Amino acid sequence: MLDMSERPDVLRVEGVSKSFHSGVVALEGLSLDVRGGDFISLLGPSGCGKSTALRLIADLLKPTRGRITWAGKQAAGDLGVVFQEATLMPWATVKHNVWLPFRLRGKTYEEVKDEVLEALKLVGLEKFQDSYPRELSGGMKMRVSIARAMVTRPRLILMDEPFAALDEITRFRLNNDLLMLKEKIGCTVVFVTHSVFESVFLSDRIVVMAARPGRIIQELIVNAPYPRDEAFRTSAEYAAHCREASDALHLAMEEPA
Ligand SMILES: Nc1ncnc2c1ncn2[C@@H]1O[C@H](COP(=O)(O)OP(=O)(O)OP(=O)(O)O)[C@@H](O)[C@H]1O
Repeated sequence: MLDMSERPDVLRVEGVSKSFHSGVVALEGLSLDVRGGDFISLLGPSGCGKSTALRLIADLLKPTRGRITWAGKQAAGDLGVVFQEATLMPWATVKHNVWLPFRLRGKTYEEVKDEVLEALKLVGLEKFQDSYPRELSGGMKMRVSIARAMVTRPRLILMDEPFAALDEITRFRLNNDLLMLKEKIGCTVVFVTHSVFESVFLSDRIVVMAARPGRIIQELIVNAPYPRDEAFRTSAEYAAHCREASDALHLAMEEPA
């Protein structure tokens, strides 16, 4: 595995705090370097500011203090976002949903058809390109949402508990497929989850957060090589990392308010 210090920076979060008008301090002093090829999970109890951190990185919120800087010049399409809900347009076909990020940049469907179909192929849905979201299962809708987030080949993909609403088997399958996709397109991911198991399976870095105020309390490295598969999921190494992450999460939940 590549030494993390050798990977190029994608984004730097420096001393970021976020308070809301309600007086809630959602995040305090968050610092994080995201490097090319990272799969980082933000793991923590409810209310520790995981979603707020993603929304700040996505520039949907402004920090109260601190700053977030992209390495190099940021271009349209550098960022892809996947939310817990697939948030598809119900009136549009699968392929037209995936076209959306290009459409917002003024590209016609014909201009980017190849990229759209390639993205659908990567998530295994090329046969459903003319279907409507209502015709798809929850897992398939999430695949469309992932295809839409990666169709522009962004430098960074943010995922906010994308599989939390899915049944366990579908979730495992999508975890496997997400790692396969990452290997194929070499993307960088920041992923929010409550699940120790999911964070260990997917990530090479797990950032454990505590609440009130939201902050990082520990960073764990999962140095198992990719690709990871069912053999990894049942290995002693996986179990040991899960124990370590679970201990860190318990500590996060015991931190005094
Ligand atoms: N727009 C807002 N206005 C006021 N308070 C907010 C807002 N958004 C989030 N908060 C508060 O900030 C804190 C962090 O919320 P956030 O949603 O980031 O946590 P989280 O770790 O993602 O939680 P969960 O795992 O439950 O989704 C919470 O106390 C929440 O109530």
